[in-house]
Amino acid sequence: MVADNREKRYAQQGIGSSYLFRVDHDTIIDATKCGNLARFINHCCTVSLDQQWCTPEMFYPPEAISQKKIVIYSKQPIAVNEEITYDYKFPLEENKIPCLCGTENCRGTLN
Ligand SMILES: C[S@@+](CC[C@H](N)C(=O)[O-])C[C@H]1O[C@@H](n2cnc3c(N)ncnc32)[C@H](O)[C@@H]1O
Repeated sequence: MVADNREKRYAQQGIGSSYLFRVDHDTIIDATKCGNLARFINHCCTVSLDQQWCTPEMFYPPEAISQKKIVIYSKQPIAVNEEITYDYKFPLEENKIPCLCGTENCRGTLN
């Protein structure tokens, strides 16, 4: 799979963070080298944001649609300088990534 190969290549290049966002079974958006500020949102086991997968048909005319989009919205008002987070919902894997969210309900790992 293209995303698996890219993930390995990025790791070899020393890019320790993952900016690969799964949209659905067939689609992963790669924000490693470009994207907006949302790519810097960290994971937290107790979330302040929710994510919803939207089809572009909801926002754009047919001629402007070339790819699926990720929409992240807040469940509550966001204060100035407040860190926003969401639950990455990474699949369970053997190689665990320790979670540093520090919340009471922390699951201990991202995956
Ligand atoms: C989309 S990036 C988030 C932005 C990243 N922290 C940065 O500084 O560019 C996702 C990566 O951030 C790190 N990360 C995000 N949330 C984390 C958490 N709760 N605990 C540990 N690492 C986290 C992991 O390396 C993860 O692969």
